[in-house]
Amino acid sequence: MLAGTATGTAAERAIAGAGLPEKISVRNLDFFYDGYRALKSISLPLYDRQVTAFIGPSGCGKSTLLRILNRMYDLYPKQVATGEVMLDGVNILSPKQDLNLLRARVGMVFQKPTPFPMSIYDNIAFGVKLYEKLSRADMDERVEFSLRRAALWDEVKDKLRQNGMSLSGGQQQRLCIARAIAVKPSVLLLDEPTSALDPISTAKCEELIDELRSDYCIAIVTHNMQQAARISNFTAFMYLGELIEFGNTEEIFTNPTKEKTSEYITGRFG
Ligand SMILES: Nc1ncnc2c1ncn2[C@@H]1O[C@H](COP(=O)(O)OP(=O)(O)OP(=O)(O)O)[C@@H](O)[C@H]1O
Repeated sequence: MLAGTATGTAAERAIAGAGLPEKISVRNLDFFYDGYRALKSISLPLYDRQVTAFIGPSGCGKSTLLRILNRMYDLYPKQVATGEVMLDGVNILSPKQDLNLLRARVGMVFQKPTPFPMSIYDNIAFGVKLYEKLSRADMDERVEFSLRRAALWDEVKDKLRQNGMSLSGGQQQRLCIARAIAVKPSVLLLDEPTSALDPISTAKCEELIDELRSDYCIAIVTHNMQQAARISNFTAFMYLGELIEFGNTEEIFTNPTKEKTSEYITGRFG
């Protein structure tokens, strides 16, 4: 079953934000690349067990925002975030934040599938070993759990010792999702996860995201507006580093309140 049909239409899925638990609350967030202000006073919620899509033209700051949510930018000098990003009520921008712990709680999957050059089994076990000391049997169980959750188990259960790089692009991307899931995160960040995939792999990946929404807070950057409409409950439209409009996906796509959003979703620019 494809994402659009798995849980009904976006309208049926849509839930008014009020009352939903906020997993992440972004407040007055600014971001600077060596002095260049790439994000301007962004405030928005990411609700638990919902999919939020970030859309907007190239360079508007979607990936920058996503990468702040697990402090990926910390790897680079001269990149600075100000404001607050509250995860379960704690500001993850605080210098006291343990980054390894944060990245276990907030998993990330990139545009290009990035399996490690090791076996399918070890691709999953590698990350788990950084955080937990599991017995062989428990690790086997975790590997199976993660691969099942990523809808890949049936395709790889007989070749777990085969190199992860030998899988197809779509399978590699699901392996990366399994790898993220294996360390038991509560948030999944997906940066254009299907843009390098063929239509069938894309449909499988969308179906997977649809299934994962029941357990995780998911944020996805996508250039594909049909995809945003198909799989997200909430949509954030960004333009030139600003959040122009945030709301229920159905409303953003059928009845946006801002002229700029309307122009973008109807393809008048971008
Ligand atoms: N490493 C960097 N150094 C300096 N500026 C950067 C860097 N990465 C991104 N930027 C700038 O920050 C702004 C936002 O970029 P970002 O990659 O977040 O946009 P995006 O909306 O994800 O774009 P795309 O859809 O093309 O991936 C752009 O003006 C970009 O040029």
